[in-house]
Amino acid sequence: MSSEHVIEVRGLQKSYGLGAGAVRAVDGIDFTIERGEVFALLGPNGAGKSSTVEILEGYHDRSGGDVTVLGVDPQKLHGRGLLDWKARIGIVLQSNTHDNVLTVRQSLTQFASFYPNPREVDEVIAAVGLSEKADARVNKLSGGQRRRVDVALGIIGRPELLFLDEPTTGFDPEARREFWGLIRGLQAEGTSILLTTHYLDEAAQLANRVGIIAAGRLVDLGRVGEIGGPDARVPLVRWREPGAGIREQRTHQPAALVAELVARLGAEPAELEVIRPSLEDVYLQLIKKTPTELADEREGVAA
Ligand SMILES: Nc1ncnc2c1ncn2[C@@H]1O[C@H](COP(=O)(O)OP(=O)(O)OP(=O)(O)O)[C@@H](O)[C@H]1O
Repeated sequence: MSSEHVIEVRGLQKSYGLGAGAVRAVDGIDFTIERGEVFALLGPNGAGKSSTVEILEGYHDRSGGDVTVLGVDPQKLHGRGLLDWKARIGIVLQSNTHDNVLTVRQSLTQFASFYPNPREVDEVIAAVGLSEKADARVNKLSGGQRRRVDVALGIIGRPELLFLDEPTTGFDPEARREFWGLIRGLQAEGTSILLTTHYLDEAAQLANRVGIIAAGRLVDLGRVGEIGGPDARVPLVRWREPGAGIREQRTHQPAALVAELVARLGAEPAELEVIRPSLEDVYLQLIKKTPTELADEREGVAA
């Protein structure tokens, strides 16, 4: 087992229920996460992301395969060993209930007391952009502000390994960008991060590598710029052809095609675009979904 891997997953399986009605949520997936890496686990609703992550967090037992997290199998931990291991990880769950009557500062101070080497409470409050709300009760905050409290609680213990399950759901665009800055700062300090998100731009911004799962199986795994293989990334040139409407052509040499168009048309091609497929485009090809279906999925998650 390599000490450079904070997470190792081999042949992981998770089924819910028994017999004919059993749901095979995770069906034999393999991946590793290196120390200091941000790894994004992507996939449509019901793909098995949360089931996988919750096994790694020690919340569920698996049905098959091998798992180590910070060098140990979470399923085999108990007592002092379990507490020591938990103190080294930070968790931001998909939905935390916030009938919390404490203030933001009180919640974080209480949480900080559970860890041997916590971060400074006011620094964390500032890092998640809640300084003005530090003395407000958590149950009086907006949805997006409460999500920031979740993130603050996840990082207060100075975790070596941070699990972020759809962390920016409900964030406004500016807050999402601030959050990305926070995550980059944590990575620069050496924190390893497992992120799940339905925002493909977020994964592209933050992750070193991504794993895409669908129906409990790994569809692809690799660096953000390489996922889907070279054929998935062929640029598309689009322009308006006089008398023929919108035309488009995929080519590895977009500059040459544009030069040819300019020469042929004798002018700047109207509405010219050179589009490089984004991680979202590649993801959609891999899991064969339309952008509308993906947008519906995001709304469902945000609801
Ligand atoms: N406690 C449970 N009991 C029965 N089935 C479950 C349970 N939890 C999850 N499942 C099923 O397992 C499959 C995978 O669910 P999971 O929550 O892991 O997906 P996900 O990729 O995290 O989805 P989402 O993007 O919607 O959060 C789904 O078919 C789901 O219905």
